[in-house]
Amino acid sequence: MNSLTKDSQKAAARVGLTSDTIVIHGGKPLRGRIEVRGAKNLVTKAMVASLLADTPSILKGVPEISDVHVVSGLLKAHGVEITTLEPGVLKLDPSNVVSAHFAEIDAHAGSSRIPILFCGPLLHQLGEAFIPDLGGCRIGDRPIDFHLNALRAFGATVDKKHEGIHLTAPQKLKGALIELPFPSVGATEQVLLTAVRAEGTTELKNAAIEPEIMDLIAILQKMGAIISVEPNRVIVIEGVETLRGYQHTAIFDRNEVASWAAAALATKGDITVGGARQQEMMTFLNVFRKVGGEFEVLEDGIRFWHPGTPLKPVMIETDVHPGFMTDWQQPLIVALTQAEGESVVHETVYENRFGFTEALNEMGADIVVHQSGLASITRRVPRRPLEQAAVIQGPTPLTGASVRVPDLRGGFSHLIAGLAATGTSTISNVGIISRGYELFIDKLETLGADFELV
Ligand SMILES: CC(=O)N[C@H]1[C@@H](OP(=O)(O)OP(=O)(O)OC[C@H]2O[C@@H](n3ccc(=O)[nH]c3=O)[C@H](O)[C@@H]2O)O[C@H](CO)[C@@H](O)[C@@H]1O
Ligand SMILES: C=C(OP(=O)(O)O)C(=O)O
Repeated sequence: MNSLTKDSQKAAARVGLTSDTIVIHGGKPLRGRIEVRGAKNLVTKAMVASLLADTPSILKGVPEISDVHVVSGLLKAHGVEITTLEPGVLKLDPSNVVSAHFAEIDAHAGSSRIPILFCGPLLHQLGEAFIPDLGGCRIGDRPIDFHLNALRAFGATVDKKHEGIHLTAPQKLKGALIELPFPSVGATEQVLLTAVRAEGTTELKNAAIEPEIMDLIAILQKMGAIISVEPNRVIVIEGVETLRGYQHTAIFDRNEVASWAAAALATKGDITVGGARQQEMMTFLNVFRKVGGEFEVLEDGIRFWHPGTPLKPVMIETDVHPGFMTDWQQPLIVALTQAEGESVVHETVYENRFGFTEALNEMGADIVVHQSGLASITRRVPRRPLEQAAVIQGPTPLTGASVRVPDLRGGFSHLIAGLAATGTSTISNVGIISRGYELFIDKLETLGADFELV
């Protein structure tokens, strides 16, 4: 709990958020237009990719979020020179990459999971890497066995120490045949960032194919890598000796778009999200429509609104892409508390991702979490041993309460619940939300929310 508070405060400070508690006077629809920029789940990895090159990279669309500050700190600790050319445009120069002191790496690692992705690039550049304890949202065990097994397959030695993990590559890393037990996003990125400069060919089976991964592959190709994405989750990478810097505009943040869309629905509002694109949001848009939300795809964004007619219950199964993303269920569940009937959300990616629903129940929701999942005859995603299910009965009026943000997406759902509820809500630990939502306080203001920071 304490470490979350510390992380939250650090995260808030990194993006200039001066308060860790927000008081919301709810019951007012959110209306207006906001913009999203590059995805947290791509930008941070693109920054790490710059380490693989021998010339500078230029990354555009970089959002003001604390995870970007964490990765900047880590890159700088390794000698990468980072310059902000204009707001949202970073130049990353890896000409003088050095080993960093473990204490310095540990101090920078903060609440992000990205340090693990430094392994491949550092092994190529320096022959060794230190990885501190990983942060990220506490939504289950979040092991790193797939990452370490993949690195071993490339020929790295992995030495687990009390303070973290020490990796070395006594010989040049070699291409490998790797099959992931689950299409993990992070482990797929680990393999990509390592294989591109390994000697020979790597074949990765059961790879994740999220749009952010495709964007990372596009960046690596710009750098000189040879990567083919084949059918059935197979990715083949032919290693090359050297890579050069890239120029790239990051893919938009799908998770942020889905969150504001859910906010429009839950508050009976009307929000246009500039920068959102249809192609990468199709699965979400289908569910949004089934719940009864309206949307219109514009030239430069997507408009989401509540049409004024009752919302409908749905069954959702979270899944890897192209399924319904696990990071989308939390904000949408707030809207489902207002649907007429019983909704079921099966969480199949992480084993502990419904903790945030306790606060919603305190606000008047009727959500029952089944920790071992629920049988259903209409399932599409094969049942996983770690899954849980949430059953949401609606509609239930929400009333203001004092709640504490547990994690990034759960935190955003608390904000939305406070905005949809009648009365006043006090939401603490909001700094953690700045890990993934750029300028969310300013955006709430733009959308006409009634709140103050304490
Ligand atoms: C920074 C970032 O991009 N975070 C995203 C990334 O997280 P992240 O990359 O951490 O998520 P993964 O796809 O790796 O995790 C999926 C599942 O695989 C398991 N697993 C993963 C690695 C491993 O070594 N061993 C193992 O068992 C995890 O515990 C989890 O149950 O993808 C998730 C799934 O889309 C998203 O929710 C996160 O927002
Ligand atoms: C789980 C998430 O992120 P991370 O992997 O950075 O903790 C998320 O973005 O919801």
